[in-house]
Amino acid sequence: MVQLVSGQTHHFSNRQCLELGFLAALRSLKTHSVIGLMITASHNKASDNGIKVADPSGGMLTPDWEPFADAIANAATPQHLLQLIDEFVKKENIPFDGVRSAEILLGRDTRPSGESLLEAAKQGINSIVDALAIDMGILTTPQLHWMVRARNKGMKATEVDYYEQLAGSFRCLIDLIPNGQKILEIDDKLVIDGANGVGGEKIEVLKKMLNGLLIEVRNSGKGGGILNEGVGADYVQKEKVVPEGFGSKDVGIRCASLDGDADRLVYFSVPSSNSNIIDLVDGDKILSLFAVFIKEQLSVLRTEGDEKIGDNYQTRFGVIQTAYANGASTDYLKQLGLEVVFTPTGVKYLHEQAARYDIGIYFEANGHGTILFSECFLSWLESRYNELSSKNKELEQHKAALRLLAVSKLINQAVGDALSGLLLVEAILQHMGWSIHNWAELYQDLPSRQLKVKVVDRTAVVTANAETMVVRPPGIQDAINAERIFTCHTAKYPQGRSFIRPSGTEDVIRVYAEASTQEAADSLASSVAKLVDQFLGFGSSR
Ligand SMILES: CC(=O)N[C@H]1[C@@H](OP(=O)(O)O)O[C@H](CO)[C@@H](O)[C@@H]1O
Ligand SMILES: [Mg+2]
Repeated sequence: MVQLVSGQTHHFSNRQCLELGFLAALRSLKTHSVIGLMITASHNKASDNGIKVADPSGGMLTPDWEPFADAIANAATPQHLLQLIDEFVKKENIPFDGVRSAEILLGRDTRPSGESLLEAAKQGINSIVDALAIDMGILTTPQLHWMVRARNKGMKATEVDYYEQLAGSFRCLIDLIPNGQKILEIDDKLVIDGANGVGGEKIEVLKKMLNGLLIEVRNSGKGGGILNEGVGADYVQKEKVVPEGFGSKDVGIRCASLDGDADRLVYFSVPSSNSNIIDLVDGDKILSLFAVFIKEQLSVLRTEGDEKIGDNYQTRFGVIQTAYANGASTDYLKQLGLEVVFTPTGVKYLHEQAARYDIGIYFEANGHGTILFSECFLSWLESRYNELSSKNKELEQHKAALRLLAVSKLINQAVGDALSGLLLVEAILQHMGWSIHNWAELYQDLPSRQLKVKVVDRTAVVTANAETMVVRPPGIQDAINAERIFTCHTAKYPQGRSFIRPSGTEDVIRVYAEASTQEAADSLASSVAKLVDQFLGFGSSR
């Protein structure tokens, strides 16, 4: 099956790209908007490839069109393909009136296969209607999504516009720092692992437009390193060890890793020169940092200054996580008084949920996430800001409103974006006067372990409650509970939590466990993995 939306297909053919070119052109005609096609396989091997479709909002392709995408990408013959397209055009009432033409922005990451796949997609676009395929060249995935959104909003939408918006709003946040607070570390340098992908070279461009940030990029892809091999956000988050190019020289320094198409971001520090183990600052902690900062600005905005200004807007503020979020992060966010909602794994679910709030922050533990602001809240904020500007620009409320407006421009409103996320992290650390260690100490992660189990048929596992429990096959959830909770009436794994789910991107069942010690988390994970094997493995009889 082809999974377009999450871009996880690992071996995409030119023919499939051509077909997705058709799809993008049809989607553009149907929505009367610009659509994006991004050739990338994200954090996967350099030899893999895939394609992501950006809808008019800059978000991912609407789920309604996924079955059509799957069907055409798997069409057996050209006749079958034409028949599928013909039926779909009729069903969706797609206009071929000659009045409007389709417009598709194309981008690709640095993979060797990207150029020919992009050409194939172009052919697909050009052959279906009088359509315009615009090749934007090598981009990060979030840059392409940002451009699609900006184009459809009638805003400036070139790559330079993207950098200018990020650099401008970053500068605004830095200029608003109270009493010029600075990070308390001896060395202010940030070292970035570019995963030997597109992110490194783009950061080099962005870096030139920034003041007050000392950045060194490693694994930029120029030094002959292989994309995502022993480097990048996925490797660092899963293995919790230093990536290639990092080591004892970096002890105590603030480091960050991007993934191969720069839509994931994690931070880390190297605690000791004697070991390659890192202190990981993952997506949950990025979410927590953003939440603390935004909560602070919202509460300043609500306090009354000398003068009572503006109406009282009830801001709906929520944070969205998945079952993979560390339990300690969820406890911390709840203690802050925030509304925490869980969705199944996959950013499309998190994004959809976050869009229900005035300010919705979502992050997967792996570092993919962003902050969404509702149009309604932003227009209230603009008018509040204008009102405060006309009274007294020195009021703290005025600054808080300006900070929130700057965040909404800095952070990518289309999809998770490592570059914009990184600038927001840096601005907030400077605002707080925090080092990476202060940030890491917001809460202590519970030790965790992830395992994969090969089974006969992973679709046999059906989950509920945002994947926290298994409803099929019968009996397995009871077995997991029995393992997790009690042995002879004593808690076997203090703070133990474990769940299983079928991966959407690999042919495995994933097992997650956390507990108060690493030994307990490891032991719980391996016991649950054994249960998975008993119930669903190749020797299973159930
Ligand atoms: C445990 C984990 O990291 N799962 C990842 C992975 O999905 P799986 O369905 O678990 O294979 O890839 C997805 C797409 O990148 C990402 O959204 C998700 O968080
Ligand atoms: Mg990615």
